[in-house]
Amino acid sequence: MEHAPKAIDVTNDVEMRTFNFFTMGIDGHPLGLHLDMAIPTILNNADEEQQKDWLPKAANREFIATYAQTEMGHGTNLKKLETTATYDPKTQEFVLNSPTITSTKWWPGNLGKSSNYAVVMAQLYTQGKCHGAHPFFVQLRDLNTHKPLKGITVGDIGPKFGMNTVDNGFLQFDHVRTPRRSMFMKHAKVLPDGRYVPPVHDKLNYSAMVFIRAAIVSGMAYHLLVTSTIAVRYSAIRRQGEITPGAGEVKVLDYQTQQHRIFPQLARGLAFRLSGQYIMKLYTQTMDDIRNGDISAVPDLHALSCGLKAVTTHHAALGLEQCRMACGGHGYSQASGFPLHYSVAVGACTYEGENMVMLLQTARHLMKIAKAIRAGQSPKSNKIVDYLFHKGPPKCLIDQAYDTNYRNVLESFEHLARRQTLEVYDKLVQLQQQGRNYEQAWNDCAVELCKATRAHVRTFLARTFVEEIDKISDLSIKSVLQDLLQLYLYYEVTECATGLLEDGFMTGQQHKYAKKKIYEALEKIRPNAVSIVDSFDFQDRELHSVLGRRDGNVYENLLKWAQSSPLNKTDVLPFHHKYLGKMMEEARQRSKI
Ligand SMILES: CCCCCCCCCCCCCCCCCCCCCCCC(=O)SCCNC(=O)CCNC(=O)[C@H](O)C(C)(C)COP(=O)(O)OP(=O)(O)OC[C@H]1O[C@@H](n2cnc3c(N)ncnc32)[C@H](O)[C@@H]1OP(=O)(O)O
Ligand SMILES: Cc1cc2nc3c(=O)[nH]c(=O)nc-3n(C[C@H](O)[C@H](O)[C@H](O)COP(=O)(O)OP(=O)(O)OC[C@H]3O[C@@H](n4cnc5c(N)ncnc54)[C@H](O)[C@@H]3O)c2cc1C
Repeated sequence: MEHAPKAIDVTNDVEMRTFNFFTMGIDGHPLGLHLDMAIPTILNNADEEQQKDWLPKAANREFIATYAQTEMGHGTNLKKLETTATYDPKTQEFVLNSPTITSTKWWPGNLGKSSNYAVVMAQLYTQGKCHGAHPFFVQLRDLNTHKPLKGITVGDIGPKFGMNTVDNGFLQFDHVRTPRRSMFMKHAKVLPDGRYVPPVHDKLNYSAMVFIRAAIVSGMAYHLLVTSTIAVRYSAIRRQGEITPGAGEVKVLDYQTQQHRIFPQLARGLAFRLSGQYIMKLYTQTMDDIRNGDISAVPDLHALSCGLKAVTTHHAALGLEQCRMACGGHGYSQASGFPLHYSVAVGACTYEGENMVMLLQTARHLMKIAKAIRAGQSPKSNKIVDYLFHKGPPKCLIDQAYDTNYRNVLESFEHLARRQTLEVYDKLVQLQQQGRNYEQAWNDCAVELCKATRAHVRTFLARTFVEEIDKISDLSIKSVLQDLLQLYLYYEVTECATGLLEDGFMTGQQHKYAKKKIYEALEKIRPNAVSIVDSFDFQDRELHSVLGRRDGNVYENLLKWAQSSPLNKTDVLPFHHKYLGKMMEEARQRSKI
């Protein structure tokens, strides 16, 4: 195939623009989905002619588009989306329709009031046959009046757990006609006479989701590093209690429990950023390969992006909560910034593929590998999964005198992932031999399948962290980052200790050794903690936090922040005399009787 024109390389640009998504308007802005999903969809699913027409206008913001896939009744199971796009060869148009209440598009960001276009995922019907969900580029509102077009009902879905500056919306189509060429035609096509031309891979239309899943990994790094910055800075000024009686109150950051709560989030933030860069490169490379007709990396990209998305969002949600709790009462104030950061970050556990479903997608990939291993096949030189084919050491070696580049720790993670993967595969086979069908057996193994994915993703995150730190040449930076790497690795050992101890691979003594290495790392990180978070150079405006101010003037600014509350505009609020004052007066009168 002739070398396809290289699309505008917007990945870095888009990654940084999505970064702005987090920094400019932390809980989102009207162009969020336009930048993060509509443009990637045009880039990867529009044919050349469509790109020539849509991409410059999209990049120039001549319209705002969202990505309208999820419906009130279905978000995960795309096969059951109900919105239909039925081809009419007489007029060479598709007729978009929302046949049921549950087919109402529901959740798309910026759909409610901002967008005037949408990428709409609909079940494609032509010549009486359904060909599954396909993307269509549909105008929703008049470009001048911004009023919904004929047959379109659209609005905001109302207040949410967070991200309330994003107008997530609902959308219904009442037999809305759209030109044939509004169907994205890079992969699948419908010819003027209605004939359907299938894509080379039936999931290429899902590439925008893959992009966001890949981007979310760095997004979670961002959230963890932001909230660790707030927690470290506040803990470095907050004095509470004494360690040595009479020696004066200490900075709470000097408590080992405080370090054990915050520093692992810092370490995970770095680990996620490094893997986030890896997966984004893999995404970009895979999209380029697809443009050149090579779809071989699509399954690997899907499996890794699903697993990383599920694991990093879950750990980020837990980590942000740890940072909040580490800041006591002021951590519970909106002034801390934690409610805002947390409510935005945890949405990612759900959107772009609910985490359980994503873990199971990666598990599908792992089961294929397990089958190949059990069939005696050799690895296919794929660095992400080859370790599963290898036989590692029979026993854990993490407490050996020298562990060059943490090889022994990595082999422990590999051992657990290998054992978990093969054991659940064997159980799947056994259940089917006992008469269960594949789907039932799969469901009966689902929890263990998710554990296999988590163990596999942990191995990937750890190996990437080790490899990237090893590349650093500046020894002063390297030594600080190695302290965080040490903390990360041994913290992860303790996090998966059950699995390592379960088969006797690791001993209780080695578990104690891992804990010792954690406490050692905490001590080494403590003196550099503030400099580490300062080095991220987050602006106060993006931290949205009085506690995390770079100047450390928390208390004065906390009072100023409180005094600026509308409630404090007057000393006595109208409601007092109307309700409380009246109530107390009446009570006093009654007590005189
Ligand atoms: C120092 C300081 C630095 C700080 C860091 C700096 C950071 C800088 C960058 C920051 C960037 C941050 C940006 C973050 C982004 C934020 C944007 C947020 C905006 C909100 C967006 C939310 C939008 C949405 O939610 S869109 C809707 C999302 N919906 C979903 O995800 C639906 C989930 N369901 C599915 O995907 C499918 O239904 C699935 C996969 C569950 C099942 O697929 P299917 O229905 O086809 O059935 P199966 O039979 O299971 O699959 C068949 C087969 O296909 C394979 N497959 C499935 N999907 C894919 C795919 N996408 N690609 C490839 N292959 C796929 C699957 O593996 C099966 O294959 P088998 O071989 O049969 O196993
Ligand atoms: C903040 C936010 C922004 C969003 N933005 C967009 C957007 O811009 N565009 C868009 O199209 N959508 C968007 N969504 C929708 C989002 O993609 C869906 O909510 C998500 O895909 C989950 O689908 P669902 O809500 O229907 O949950 P369901 O799929 O109904 O899942 C509900 C529960 O059932 C479990 N479950 C479902 N299926 C399985 C299974 N096969 N195996 C095991 N467990 C299962 C899930 O794990 C989950 O716990 C957004 C959602 C949020 C929260």
